[in-house]
Amino acid sequence: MPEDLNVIPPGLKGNLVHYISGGEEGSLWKEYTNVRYYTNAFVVQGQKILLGHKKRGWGQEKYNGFGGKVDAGETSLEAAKRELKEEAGIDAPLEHAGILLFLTDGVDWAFHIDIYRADSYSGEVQESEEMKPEWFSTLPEGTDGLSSIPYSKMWETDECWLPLVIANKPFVGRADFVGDKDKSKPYKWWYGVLKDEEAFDV
Ligand SMILES: CNc1ncnc2c1ncn2[C@@H]1O[C@H](COP(=O)(O)OP(=O)(O)OP(=O)(O)O)[C@@H](O)[C@H]1O
Repeated sequence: MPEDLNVIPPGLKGNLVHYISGGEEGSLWKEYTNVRYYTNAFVVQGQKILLGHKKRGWGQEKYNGFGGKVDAGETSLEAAKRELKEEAGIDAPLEHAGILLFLTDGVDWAFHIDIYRADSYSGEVQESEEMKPEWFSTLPEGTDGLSSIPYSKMWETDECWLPLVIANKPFVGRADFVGDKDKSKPYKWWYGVLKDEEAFDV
């Protein structure tokens, strides 16, 4: 059956090549009125990826990229570079890799998360108050003594889009969660690969 490329969820736009979706049949996307902007940055070097183990706050105990809120007066790219420096101690030539829209119970806004990646960095990777950085292998079986990406300790559905970041394929996606805070679970998700970076337009 041909894919229906008009099914892009509310809040996203793009020049789709294909998509994957899942969740409870018949469930609806959450309504939202406000959007808050966040960043999330990944350094990928050969077959290694740098993740951080979050020590406090939202997503505590999960592994993730480095990022946080975009402050007033800064661009999303500036915020991404600032957060990478604050949380992992490094500078990197970050490039926009995708957009994740994330909705959850208990807040009345949508998280718009600009995802960034870089193939190189400068400085020394350092633990911060917020994150403990750790290298993982991008291969399922691990490499050079490194474990594979710990998807079971990350936000559910990250495994739908992190491989796209690693493969340098531009994407947009949305995941709607239900339940309280760190116990929340995704009930509906959708991730689409785009033809080109120009297509980002939310
Ligand atoms: C499916 N859901 C999700 N999947 C993957 N990543 C997610 C996410 N939902 C939030 N994130 C990331 O979690 C960080 C929170 O940032 P958070 O620590 O609250 O921000 P910030 O550092 O500005 O906070 P404080 O300085 O402590 O106030 C930020 O990188 C954001 O992109």
